[in-house]
Amino acid sequence: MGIKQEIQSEIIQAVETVKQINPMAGSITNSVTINLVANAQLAVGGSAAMVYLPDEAEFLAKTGGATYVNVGTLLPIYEKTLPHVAKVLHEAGKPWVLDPVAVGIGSLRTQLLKQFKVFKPTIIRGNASEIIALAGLWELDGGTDESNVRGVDSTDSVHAAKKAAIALAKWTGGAVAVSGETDLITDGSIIAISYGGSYFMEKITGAGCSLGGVAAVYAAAANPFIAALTASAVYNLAGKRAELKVDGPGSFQVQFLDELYKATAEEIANNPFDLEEV
Ligand SMILES: Nc1ncnc2c1ncn2[C@@H]1O[C@H](COP(=O)(O)OP(=O)(O)OP(=O)(O)O)[C@@H](O)[C@H]1O
Ligand SMILES: Cc1ncsc1CCO
Ligand SMILES: [Mg+2]
Repeated sequence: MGIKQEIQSEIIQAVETVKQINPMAGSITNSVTINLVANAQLAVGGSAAMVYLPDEAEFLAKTGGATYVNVGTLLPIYEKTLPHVAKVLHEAGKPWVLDPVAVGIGSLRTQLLKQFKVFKPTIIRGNASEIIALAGLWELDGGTDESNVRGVDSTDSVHAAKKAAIALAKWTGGAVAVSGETDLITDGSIIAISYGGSYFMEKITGAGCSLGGVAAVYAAAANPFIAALTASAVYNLAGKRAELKVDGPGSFQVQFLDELYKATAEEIANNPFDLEEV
């Protein structure tokens, strides 16, 4: 079997395992997109639970299959919850996904994202500007201090974040997923470029956040690279299919959840992707 076929069979296994075991992937996430994150996790076969408090996050981290951490809308309690849960996850060897939303804005966000470096998130998922800025904050290759982050949306191309993504993956020993018109997923030694999706994904909020939540669901059942690639593949497939059936962002979000739910393991594995050695 070639490397591509091997990866496709691991994607099939990840999708089927999730549907069988219904893994809990708890989230500490932002208040804008929290509902879409939970619904997307359920649509692919996972379980969702959203919490804010340190002891509740610790409980989910220890008992769940994986955890999703998103710094989108910080509140004072996150100063306690987030470093605590990251440490618990790291020490327990449990998979977790970090979404460094709007890295560079505000002192608490910067301080928290700096602290995560030593806790090595299993998957880092962000848009290109966020991945470049996080590599900068962690003083890794491909990062920059003069970040182009202006808010939650990307101003950089996915290709421009390649070096930063590789450096972050090498540092964590996990995977990094950069989202955009095409998605780049790497474990630091191999790169996958996943195709599909829809321009409507930029017209709803939370396509990226929910992609991170779904990556956490798959991380409960597969290695970080396969989990991140499977999540991108199902998003690209469902986005492409939903776009054909709708005429605006509101109906797109609804149809997108239906397509996430309907996609089969084989269809997800067959969604187009290319591979490159680093
Ligand atoms: N122009 C596009 N064409 C096709 N797919 C897209 C496009 N833009 C984004 N996507 C897809 O949308 C999903 C989310 O990526 P995006 O880069 O928009 O995340 P994000 O900026 O972090 O989103 P958010 O912060 O709103 O959650 C990914 O699956 C990505 O492939
Ligand atoms: C719009 C927005 N603002 C803070 S978090 C968030 C969701 C997309 O990242
Ligand atoms: Mg985002």
